Amino acid sequence: MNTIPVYIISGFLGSGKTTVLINLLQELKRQRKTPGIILNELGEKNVEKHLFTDQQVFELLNGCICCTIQEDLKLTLKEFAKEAQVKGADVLLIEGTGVANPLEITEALLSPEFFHTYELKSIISVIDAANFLEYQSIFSSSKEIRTLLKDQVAYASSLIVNKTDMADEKKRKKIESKLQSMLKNKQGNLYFTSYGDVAAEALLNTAIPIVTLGKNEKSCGCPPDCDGEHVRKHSNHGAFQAVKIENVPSINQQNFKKWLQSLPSDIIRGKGVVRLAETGQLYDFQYAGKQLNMSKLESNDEECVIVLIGLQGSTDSLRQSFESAFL
Ligand SMILES: Nc1nc2c(ncn2[C@@H]2O[C@H](COP(=O)(O)OP(=O)(O)OP(=O)(O)O)[C@@H](O)[C@H]2O)c(=O)[nH]1
Repeated sequence: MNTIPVYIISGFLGSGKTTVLINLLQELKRQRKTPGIILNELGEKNVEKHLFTDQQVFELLNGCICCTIQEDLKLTLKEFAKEAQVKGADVLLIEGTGVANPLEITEALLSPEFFHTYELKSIISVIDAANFLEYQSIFSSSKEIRTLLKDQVAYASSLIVNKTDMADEKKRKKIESKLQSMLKNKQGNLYFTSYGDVAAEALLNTAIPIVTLGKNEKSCGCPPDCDGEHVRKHSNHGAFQAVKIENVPSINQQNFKKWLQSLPSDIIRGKGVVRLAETGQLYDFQYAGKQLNMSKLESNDEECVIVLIGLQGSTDSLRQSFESAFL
């Protein structure tokens, strides 16, 4: 059996990973490929399923690939390999949560049991140009999050600096020099984009070697006998939490926007499905970098649900705040 090429799409919360993923899918379809996707969400429900209607989607919910559900990722990879034989899927895209460390996804893929099944082609990391520098200072006191932000850049084979429509020339230059100093793979490509509009063909075809580790090293840089526990303990995001609000009543768009923008600044991301009181219709909403985007859904029978992602602790009062604003 031929190995299945795998692309990992990494990047912080709301940077544009799904947007890039959708562009890649279009290109793969144009190339008459049959892609499969593994989507990982922090919450217990994937509120973006409607974005992928005709793909084989495997979901990993309620945790981040790189720690709590690493074993589940391995099971999913096995399942995907079986399905791929039946349905002919010939490429796999893995989108981690915004707080996933790409190194640890890589580690699962490179484990001996998958050596003959998968071929890791590339780690594509997406950077949010509008907020990247701000996140460095918002999270400057958290070593875990600084490490996460650094690793998402450092191990990329392609780096997409997205949301350039929201960053002026001066900011872009600043980001570029910061990124150059962080990149371990100096041959990696750097793209500046808006809405992930990068030449997907180049992204898929450019055979950039991913940063390879020494033969006797684990991805954490330790000798082979390391069990990686210290990475799981401190490399990421115990600090992040997803809060789900269910049974959301019909909502007025302006009030909803005001409420989202009034939330503490460490609530980095919101997404879900709401019904607007103005039209009675269902909308997908995406809240990232203090911006709210809504798009009408075809279907009219999705469950209305809001998922908010932010630092632990700051999320405790969210339901209460929601209730006093809308119930
Ligand atoms: N202004 C602007 N908005 C963008 C751009 N790219 C994506 N967005 C919007 O930003 C929001 C988040 O984009 P996603 O692609 O869902 O981001 P993500 O990285 O998958 O987010 P997570 O689910 O948190 O991991 C959506 O509303 C997008 O439409 C861009 O280049 N410019």
